[in-house]
Amino acid sequence: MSGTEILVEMRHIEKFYGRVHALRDVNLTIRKGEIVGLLGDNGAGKSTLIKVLSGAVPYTSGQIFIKGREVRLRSTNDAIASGIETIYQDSALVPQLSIARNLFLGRELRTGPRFLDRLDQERMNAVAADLLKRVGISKNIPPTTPIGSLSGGERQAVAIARAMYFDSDLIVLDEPTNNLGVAETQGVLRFVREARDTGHSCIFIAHNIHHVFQVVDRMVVMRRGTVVADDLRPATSSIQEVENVITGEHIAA
Ligand SMILES: Nc1ncnc2c1ncn2[C@@H]1O[C@H](COP(=O)(O)OP(=O)(O)OP(=O)(O)O)[C@@H](O)[C@H]1O
Repeated sequence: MSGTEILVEMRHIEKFYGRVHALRDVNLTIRKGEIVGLLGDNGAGKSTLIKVLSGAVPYTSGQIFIKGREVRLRSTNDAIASGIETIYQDSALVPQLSIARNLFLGRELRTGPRFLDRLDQERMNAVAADLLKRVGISKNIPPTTPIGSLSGGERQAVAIARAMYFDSDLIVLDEPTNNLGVAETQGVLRFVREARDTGHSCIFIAHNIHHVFQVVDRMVVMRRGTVVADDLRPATSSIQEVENVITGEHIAA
């Protein structure tokens, strides 16, 4: 369940790409253990917003607070150090490397004395096997399997498992169900719930509003660079109502 403790707070965020005003006075709060769906038409500013939050794109002005402390996110490493892990559509995994190596990419476990150390392949494989079991894709898939032979949904699962293992507070997903089949989509939505149930917060962009409704606690809608609604909930709003907010038809009505 979503608590009341505030994890991330973005205040008055502005972003210009040259003369394009992509984010206009964006305010967004994400609580601990909350799944937030980010919705909006093409060009509304969703990708820019999550890129700002993941340190991939610099913001022009505004403030970001994490657990009450102001942070300046200048790179994805800054964001990771602040507990924000982003999973992009391509999952940023290396197809030739095994599941285990991908899980520990850039943060490999090592063994042996300093200077003579080597990768602790055995321990990485054991941790990976355990994580695969936890996210439910362990069936006949050993941790030594190259990522390249997994399906799109399974790759998303590995990326989410990585964020869970490194205990990121916030998992940012860029269209996690894009290009996935029905069963795979259900799998990814299950991982998102599992991440939430183990205390992580998630924010994700999804174009398919039906997927969003199945999993989110709250929906935030952007239009032309601004947040136009930030407290729509599947329990109290219909899909039609949310669609009207996305297109702006609720204003005309
Ligand atoms: N690198 C860039 N340089 C210049 N303008 C950009 C850049 N990236 C995005 N924009 C512009 O910023 C605005 C917001 O784009 P953004 O990609 O954040 O929207 P979006 O809601 O994610 O859209 P989509 O659903 O189509 O991905 C758009 O007008 C877009 O053309």
